[in-house]
Amino acid sequence: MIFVDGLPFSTDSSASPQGRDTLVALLEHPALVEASNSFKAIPERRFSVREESVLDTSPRSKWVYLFQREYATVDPALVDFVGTDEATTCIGVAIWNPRNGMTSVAHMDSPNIVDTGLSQMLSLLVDHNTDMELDVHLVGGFEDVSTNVCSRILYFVIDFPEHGNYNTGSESQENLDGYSFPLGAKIVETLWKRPEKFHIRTLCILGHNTRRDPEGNAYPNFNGFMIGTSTGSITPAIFDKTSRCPDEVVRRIRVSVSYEDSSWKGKLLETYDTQTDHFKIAPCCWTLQQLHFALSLQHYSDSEILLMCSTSPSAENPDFVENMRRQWDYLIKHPDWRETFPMKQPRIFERTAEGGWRKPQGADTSISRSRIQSLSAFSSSSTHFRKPHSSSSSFNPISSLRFNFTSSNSSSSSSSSPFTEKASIERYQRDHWLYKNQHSESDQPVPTTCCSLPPDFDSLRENDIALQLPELRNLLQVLREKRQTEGDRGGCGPGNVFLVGTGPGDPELLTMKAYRVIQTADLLLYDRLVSNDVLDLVGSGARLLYVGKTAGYHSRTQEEIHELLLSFAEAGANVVRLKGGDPLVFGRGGEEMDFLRQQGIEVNVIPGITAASGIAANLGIPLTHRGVANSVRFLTGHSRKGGTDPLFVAENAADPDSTLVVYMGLSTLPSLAQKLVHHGLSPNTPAVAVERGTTPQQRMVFAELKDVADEIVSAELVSPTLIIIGKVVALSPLWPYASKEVSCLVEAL
Ligand SMILES: O=C(O)CCc1c2[nH]c(c1CC(=O)O)Cc1[nH]c(c(CC(=O)O)c1CCC(=O)O)Cc1[nH]c(c(CC(=O)O)c1CCC(=O)O)Cc1[nH]c(c(CCC(=O)O)c1CC(=O)O)C2
Ligand SMILES: C[S@@+](CC[C@H](N)C(=O)[O-])C[C@H]1O[C@@H](n2cnc3c(N)ncnc32)[C@H](O)[C@@H]1O
Repeated sequence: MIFVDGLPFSTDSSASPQGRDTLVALLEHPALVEASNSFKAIPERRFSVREESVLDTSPRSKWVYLFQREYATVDPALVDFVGTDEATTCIGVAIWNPRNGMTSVAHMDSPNIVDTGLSQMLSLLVDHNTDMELDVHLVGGFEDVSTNVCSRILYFVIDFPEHGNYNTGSESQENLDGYSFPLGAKIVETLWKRPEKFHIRTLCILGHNTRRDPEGNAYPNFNGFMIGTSTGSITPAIFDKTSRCPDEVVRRIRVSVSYEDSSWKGKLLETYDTQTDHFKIAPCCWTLQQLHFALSLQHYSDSEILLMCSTSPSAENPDFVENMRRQWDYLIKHPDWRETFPMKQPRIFERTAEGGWRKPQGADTSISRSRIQSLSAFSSSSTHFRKPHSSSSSFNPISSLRFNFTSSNSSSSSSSSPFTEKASIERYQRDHWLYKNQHSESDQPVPTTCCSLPPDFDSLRENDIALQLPELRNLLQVLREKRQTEGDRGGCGPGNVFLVGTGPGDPELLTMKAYRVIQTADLLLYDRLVSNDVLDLVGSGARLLYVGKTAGYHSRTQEEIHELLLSFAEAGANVVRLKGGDPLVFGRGGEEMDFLRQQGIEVNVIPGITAASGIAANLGIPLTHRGVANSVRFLTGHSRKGGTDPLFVAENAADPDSTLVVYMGLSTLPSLAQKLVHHGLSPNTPAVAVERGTTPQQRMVFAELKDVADEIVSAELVSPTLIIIGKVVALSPLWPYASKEVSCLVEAL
């Protein structure tokens, strides 16, 4: 329900008017015209933490600043005012509860987020009392129709050839209206339909917030405001870098990437915790596509960036381009979002007495120095061992000990990965051929931020594939044409496929055969667990295509990998399929071999050192040892969908004279360990979990079987991790405690 000037508002058009009619009528309402004029007469306040500290002798005010798409509901006991700016085509919405001063502000940038966004704002404001009267202010969203040239760029929709043509979509109704009008209409329509009583106090949008130069170009009068929580009054405002509350660059990036993250669909971004007055920036993920944009857009001039990335280039703040560049720099330096949001946790900041923000004490999730031992003297590819100093020579129940081969004491999830992870700078640079022609049809990159409405991809996987498809088609075409010409001259058969194991990471563990094939290939399809160091050996003319998998995210399905291998082999290419470890150990190598042979393609398999062998050698663990372990068993922690539960094998595997090596076992280890103990394996059986084995980033945790799952969690080991369970583990010179039982066995031999 909408109220203006103390009275319920209605339009003449119908009992239930459309948002557009309501908005037009509201804009003409004399009380709101007057309110807009009064708002415009207030001098704009510039916010800066520096200014505050120098000029203000009164107690320091506390505020919350919001970026595009963010919202916050604040308690007047904790916060004096809330504000936003940079709302050119966006609209800043403030709702104030006069009974208790609770205030919510959002920076809305699309009609799609209005419905849920208003519910988010009201959830902490109205206390289930829908009869409540609330003050509403809308500021921003100038008459932007004159910016249609830029709108055309923004509405550029990538439609890959199989779905139709590249389409600029510029003639849509939204474009004719600009951005602000449909957004404003949606906001008033939603307010109208909701049961609460909304008193519109300020409506400084569209014509009321627009001035024109003699040529008729439109500019906003204001793009920011702040609302005081004690009075509910608003003031035009502009905020500088020092005053935008914590984590500016990450929050700006989050806005851009949220468009492609389905978890944010229809919602405002969670930013602030009302109860604790902490900034609590909910996590987001960025993809190779964002990195790609950053790397390509950074080379454009400032004026090109302004044109391409803004919906209203003539209306932006002077630091618009600088802000874009700061985001791109950050993405290029931190291509993996997990460094910014370890364990996908929010970033939390608390206020300091000086008006700044800091991470709460004790919030650092990295492991404390005392609990991780750094063994920098120990080279990852070496087989030279040093016995760690033992605190006691007598037999002790084993607790646990972790080793970190890197010099840093932080968890490896925040250090760069040695593998070809889904979105790494190494991967991007390597696969650049795939992405460089992405915009060849228009030569215009897709803008990603600031009031923009970028293309809406259904999932990261589709996103990745969409980026790859055009170039893959081109390459296939080139190969086919080449083959046709050669065929005309006497003909040649299909190409070969080499199924190559690259070992667990250390490039020195490659076989000579693998090394030779890698250096001479035309096209290489590589998995995630192929290390960057191995890929550095690939010949400069070769094309690389990532087809990796991680738990829950398969960049290509197995069937797609089969089809790719087949298509390129049929086109005459020598295709190399690179896999981590050995291709025939939990590598689906057998399936790929089978499929290709059935299609008449020859497959050469080049074995690799499997993770168990590479890692055991590195740690000095004999996988079998006379009198200690007379067999070794490789287990998977996961079975394929619909397969038998791998943990059923625990009954047979609980053999004290056998060594168990668990692949893909991180998430299911707690259950496996319990089952092994249940079936008779001693809870004190030595075990080790090794993350990123044989690479410079290797870390490991030694513990007894009963403790190893907990130790893995507190060390924050990430995939890939290999787990070795069995008495042989205690034979490692790195085993932290002398175990009499094992020593006796070895001596007796
Ligand atoms: O059917 C499925 O793939 C889903 C079940 C599933 C598996 N692992 C999983 C999951 C959960 C998930 O991916 O979300 C879970 C999974 N998939 C993967 C890993 C490895 C990791 O992230 O460290 C993990 C384990 C994560 C953890 O340690 O908890 C990735 C994976 N699975 C697999 C491969 C090898 C490949 O596909 O070429 C690869 C690596 C590919 C690469 O380097 O990019 C294959 C795989 N997935 C699986 C198995 C066991 C099959 C069996 O014996 O029944 C096997 C081995 C095989 O088929 O020969 C099953
Ligand atoms: C799908 S399997 C692939 C195994 C591979 N074909 C081999 O022979 O080593 C993936 C699992 O291998 C193990 N793994 C592979 N490389 C590893 C490494 N460098 N460090 C630790 N574990 C590794 C992990 O258990 C990971 O979850």
